[in-house]
This record gives sequence, C-alpha cells and structure tokens, in this order.
Amino acid sequence: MSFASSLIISPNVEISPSIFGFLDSVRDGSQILDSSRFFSRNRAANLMNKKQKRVNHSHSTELKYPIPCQGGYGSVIAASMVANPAGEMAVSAEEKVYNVVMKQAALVKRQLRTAGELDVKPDIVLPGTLSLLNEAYDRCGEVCAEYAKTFYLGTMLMTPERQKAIWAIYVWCRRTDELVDGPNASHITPSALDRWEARLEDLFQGRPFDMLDAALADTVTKFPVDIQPFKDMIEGMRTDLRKSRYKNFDELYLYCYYVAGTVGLMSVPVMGVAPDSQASTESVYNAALALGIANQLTNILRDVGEDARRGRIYLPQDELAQAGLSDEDIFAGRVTDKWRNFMKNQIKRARLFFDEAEKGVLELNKASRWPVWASLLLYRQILDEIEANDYNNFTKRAYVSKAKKLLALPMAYARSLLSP
Ligand SMILES: CC(C)=CCC/C(C)=C/CC/C(C)=C/CC/C(C)=C/COP(=O)(O)OP(=O)(O)O
Repeated sequence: MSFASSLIISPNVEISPSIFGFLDSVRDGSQILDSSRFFSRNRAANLMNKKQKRVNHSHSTELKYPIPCQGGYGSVIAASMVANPAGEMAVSAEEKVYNVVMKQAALVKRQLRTAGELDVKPDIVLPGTLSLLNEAYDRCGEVCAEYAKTFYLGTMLMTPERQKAIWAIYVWCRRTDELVDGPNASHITPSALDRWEARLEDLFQGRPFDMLDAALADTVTKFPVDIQPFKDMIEGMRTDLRKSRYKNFDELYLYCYYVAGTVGLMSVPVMGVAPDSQASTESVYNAALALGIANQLTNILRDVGEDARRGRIYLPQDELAQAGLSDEDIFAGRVTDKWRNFMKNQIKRARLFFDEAEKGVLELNKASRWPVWASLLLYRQILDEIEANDYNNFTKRAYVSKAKKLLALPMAYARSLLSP
C-alpha cells in the first residue's frame, strides 16, 4: 500500500490538507529540521523537597524560577499558588507541569513492575499486518531522516525496537506541529485540533487512522508511553492558535512544556533508563522536561525576528518591560544595549535548563545517549551563535555550521560512553 493512499482511509479529513502539505514538504525536502529543539540548579531536588513540604503545608509552597533580573541572574520566588484577579487561588505553570512529570514517572514505574522490568512487550502480530507495520515504521524513519538528520543518525545506535518507536513518536509530533505551523496552518481551527485529539485517543485504543498512526499505535503497545504528553502537545497547538503574547515566564514555561517538554516525557519510556542508574525515575523525567524547555527557549530566542514578522512575541512581557523594552522595539528590530542585556539574561536562563538536562542524559540507557547528547550540544550552540551575531536575532538567523555539527557528533559519542 502506498503511503499517500493509506492516508485517504477515513472521511475525517478536515485536518488532512495540512497532512498532505506535510507529506509534500517531506517529499521535496523543502524544510530540513537539522536537529531536535526551565529550571533552577538542583531544581529536581528542590521540587522534591517542596513537594514534601506541600504535603504538610499545601498553601505555603513556593517554587523557584530562574528569573533574570537587572544586573544579574537572581532567583526570584514565584509562588506556586497564585491569586488571580478574582482572588481565586490558581496553580502556577511550574506546579502544573511538575504534577504531570510526577504522574509520568509513577506510571512508568508501575508498568515496569508489572512487566517484570521489561520495557519492551513481546510482538504479537496478526497475519498480514507485519509488512504494513514495517512499511509504516520505514516511512517514519524516512520522515525523521529528512527533517531531523542528526537526530536520525543518533537513533542508528539504538536497538531496532527503540529506534522505530522514536521515529513513530517523532513523526506524530512533527505532524502535530505541522497543523499550526505548516503550509495549511491558516485552515486549522480549534475543532480540527479536537479531531486530531480524538484520532490520538483512537490510536491509543488500537484504532489508528492511517499508516503513520499505526506505527505509533504499535509503539504504545510495546513501551510504557502515556497519552498525557501527547494531549498536552495538542494543547500547545491550541495555545498557539489563540495567543501571541506571554505575560510572564510562568505563561511561557507552560507553553514550552506543551510544545517541547512533552517530547522529553514521551521519549524517556522508549529510551530507557540505564540498568545501573542510581537516579530516581522522577529526576530523569525532570531532566527530559528540562531539555525540551531548553530547546524551545533557544528556538524562541533564535526566531525573535521571524516570529515578530508573524505578529508573535513569545518573550515574557514583564521581563521586556523591566528591561525598558516594548513590542515596538522588537518590531523595529533595533539591536540596542538594552536589547543585548535583555538577551544575555534570556540566554543565561536557557543555558540553566541545558545544565539541568545534562545530568539526566547520563542516566539514560547507553545506546540512547548519543542522539540526546548530539541534539543537546547542537541546539545549545545556537545560543553561542546568537552571541556571535552580537544579539541580532532580528535579521540574522543563528545557525550552527556544518563543520561544527560534524565536530559535535564525535563529542556527543564520547560523552555517551561516560557512566553516571
Ligand atoms: C535528557 C533526557 C533524560 C532525555 C532526553 C529526552 C528528549 C529526547 C528530549 C528532547 C526534547 C525535544 C527534542 C524537544 C523538541 C523541541 C524543539 C524546539 C524542536 C525543534 O523543532 P523545529 O522547530 O522543527 O526545529 P528547527 O526550527 O530548529 O528546525
């Protein structure tokens, strides 16, 4: 069965224009994703302690964000229970996301126990479906190779089962992103996203809509992957449809979790934790979340000009105001000292998230570390390039040169050999 024909199975195709656009761009290679895309130091530990405190004093809990402040990088306390204008207590983004992370870690632990420490379930295949499934996974591999070359290369070191599962997850994320960022994004409505979510639920229940969904449907039967991060990613797309400004870092953090932190949470159950790791499952999940947030913050800092031209400013409005900057300054694209200082603090924060992520990479299964190191090293270098461009992220796109990319690969490999 050809891939294109397999997509026209169901009449539920209102989201399909984007999928076809997605396919076209895969075919002509017009978009290349060259590699994959928050936390105070010791945050995982901090959060654990806070969680403990929360049990005892549920209303006095405070979580710390690394918020850049004038003249340095201070740690400003952000209450995890904050009052909204109506005086109701609302839960901060940080706490909301923390709860998801804890739930994911608990789920994977429970499932591993019942599976007797086996994270791959045996393959039970009905006659005739194996070749289709193989074809579906091959197609996912092709998409991953086309869009995320470096990451794809890294997956080559994984076991075939893990490799295929990562491809299937990658492709679902890519398609989800394409709904709001692809060529047919202007046709996408919240109800199209609702249908995409219904389709996600179907595939988790073993009823995939097309071949690529079938690959993910198979993956979720083999690895302890939970639906929550997938649903949250769709929520991120809804956020993108209705929102083009972020009041503060709390709001931005939630957005980054939705669109990128979720990828980390989806990946850990497949990548697996090293059998000799002493780290808690929670801390590995926190590191994976941190990598997604770091990547997304980097992506936002790199794309300030491009996003502004689409009328979007992802940078926290309160921090811009504190730095004496406004939306108009961004639209005008002037690289001033105020802008450079603001950017320095934003870059510092992104690097803190990368630091947090680094601790977790060591805890992953050896064979899964290389692609993660490669994407971490490459994406973090984008921050160096923004600096090298003298913070002109309005008209200059920060990118990592081919030579630097090539150099990063053996470095990533060498790091992947290090034990915790
Ligand atoms: C660290 C541990 C314990 C595990 C690793 C867990 C993983 C794999 C985390 C990775 C998270 C990730 C890759 C998020 C993607 C975020 C992102 C900004 C991707 C970039 O996508 P595009 O926007 O297509 O990229 P470009 O614009 O750079 O092409």
